[in-house]
Amino acid sequence: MNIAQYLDSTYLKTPQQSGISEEETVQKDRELAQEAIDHGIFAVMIRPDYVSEIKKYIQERNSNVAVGTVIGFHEGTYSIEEKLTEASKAIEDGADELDFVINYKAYLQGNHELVKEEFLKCTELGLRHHKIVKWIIEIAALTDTQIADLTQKISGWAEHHFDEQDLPRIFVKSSTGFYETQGGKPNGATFEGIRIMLDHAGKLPVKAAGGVRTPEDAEKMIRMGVKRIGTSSALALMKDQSSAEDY
Ligand SMILES: O=C[C@H](O)COP(=O)(O)O
Repeated sequence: MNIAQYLDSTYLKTPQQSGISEEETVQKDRELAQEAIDHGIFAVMIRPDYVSEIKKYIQERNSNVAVGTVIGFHEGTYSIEEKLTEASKAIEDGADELDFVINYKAYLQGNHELVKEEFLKCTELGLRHHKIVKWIIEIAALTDTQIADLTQKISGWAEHHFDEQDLPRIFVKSSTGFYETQGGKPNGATFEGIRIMLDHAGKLPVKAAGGVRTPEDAEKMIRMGVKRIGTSSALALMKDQSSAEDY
């Protein structure tokens, strides 16, 4: 199985979170991009501040590795206007894919109208610019029932408001990888959570992100039906994948 083609190779820590400088962060992103070019990885997923630099790096090497970035990261509580502004800047800078953190706190408070409005406005912006749009629902913050409900709501809004041909460009994504859980509970993509998302996403593709650590787990996720995997350990997921062409 060619796992590389499913991967968003991710580096999303701020310089403050990693304890390194801006320039060192850009350098890490360049290395991530080079690794993606060298190994046929589908996309790199980086913070918005570095999109223009990394897009340029990839273009100069005549590669078609996609550049994705995160919007409203990582708590999702930015206002709709802030998300639209951040996304517009990322589009101007050359981002191919926009991974929005949905306002899951508003969802949990029952403010579903706000969540619907941000979904519709931000998705419309992305589709209008021919981008891939993904919605992170942060499954570690939700019960199984809420994962099912929010996934189904997103799928319903998408099917009702956007063209059928655009639906494959609107993903539902599990996790930021940054949510703080208690008692060792996983904060990323679990098989159970992904199963629920797949069962409720309708025509929308699902991206598993966070905590996918082995080639076996990645392969299992793909066989379950996920269309993309977000990982900060891309090379580890491709271990023993040297015969990738045989997929
Ligand atoms: O895709 C998003 C995540 O930040 C990746 O999480 P990870 O570090 O657990 O692989």
